[in-house]
Amino acid sequence: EKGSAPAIPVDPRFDIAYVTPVTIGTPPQTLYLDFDTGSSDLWVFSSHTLASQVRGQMIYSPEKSTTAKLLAGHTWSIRYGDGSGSLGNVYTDNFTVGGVTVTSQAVQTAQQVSTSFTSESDIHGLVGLGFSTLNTVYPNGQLTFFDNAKSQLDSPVFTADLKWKKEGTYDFGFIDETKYTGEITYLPVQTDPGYWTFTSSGYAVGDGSFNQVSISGIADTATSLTYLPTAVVTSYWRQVEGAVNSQYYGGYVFPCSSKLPSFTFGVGSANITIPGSYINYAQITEGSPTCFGGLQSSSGLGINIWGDVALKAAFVVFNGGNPPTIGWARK
Ligand SMILES: O=C([C@@H]1CCCNC1)N1CCCCC1
Repeated sequence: EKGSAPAIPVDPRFDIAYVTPVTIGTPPQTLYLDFDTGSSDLWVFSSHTLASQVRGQMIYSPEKSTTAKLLAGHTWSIRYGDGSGSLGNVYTDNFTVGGVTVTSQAVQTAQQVSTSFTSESDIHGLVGLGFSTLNTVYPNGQLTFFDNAKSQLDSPVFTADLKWKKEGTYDFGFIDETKYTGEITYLPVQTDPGYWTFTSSGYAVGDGSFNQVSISGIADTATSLTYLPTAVVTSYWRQVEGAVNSQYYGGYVFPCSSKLPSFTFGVGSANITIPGSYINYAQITEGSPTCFGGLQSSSGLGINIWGDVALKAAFVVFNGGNPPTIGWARK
């Protein structure tokens, strides 16, 4: 089997996140979910979510699905690195993405969600595509959609072709050669503790020389920006007149009129170039002449994160084979 589904930017002004339509249950209920390679819970807004915490999201109602089964005695609770979170109970039901169906997928129904989820009406939940070891369901951890689907896929892979301010795709079970140029460079993945962790071979700012330095980090499709070591990030923003690291705004801001340099990162002996335009993330407030950078320091996180600002510059293969690897290609 193989499948393909759109990755739709949540906001046409800036790529804060991408959502993908899925159907759950019988008859099928459609929700738009944020596919997240940085976590491993599949959770949805539901008929169980506190009414005060639902604001326009589509919901999954297990009581309206003839194939839904409560996973008795199981609960979940997740806290994301940005402080957001959700919790609830668990059903199994049919779950379909781009024509690939997993029967009896663990669908975690939210009873509570934090304010940042309530305020994002276009995101109806998350589909964790990290390693199942990260799943928070208690007392028995559940498998991700990808882990459940893997055996029925033509090839045990999924790919991300995210785009700048445009609709991209997630493909399951195959590699679409029309989506990239040149070769795919595969790197080893450290699967402990459960992220798609790989090591980049270095970086260059604009047309500058390449700095060979190992940068270990995770590929996270549900993190908007890219967070790298302070030394890397300061060398980038040093090239932008008027850029400052603002305590007030919590990161590098710069004059929106700036022409930003590109940022190139190494993947083995190859490399990926992020156009400067992708690093001009957004105005700090509507109409402001000050913009927020898409490349920020990871020093507060304790981990480097290659988020959407980097991923959308590449075609990325998440290979769930044995051993797992991650593939990068220019496009
Ligand atoms: O919570 C997250 C991210 C948040 C954004 C969505 N993806 C998961 N983690 C990844 C980085 C390390 C800490 C955990």
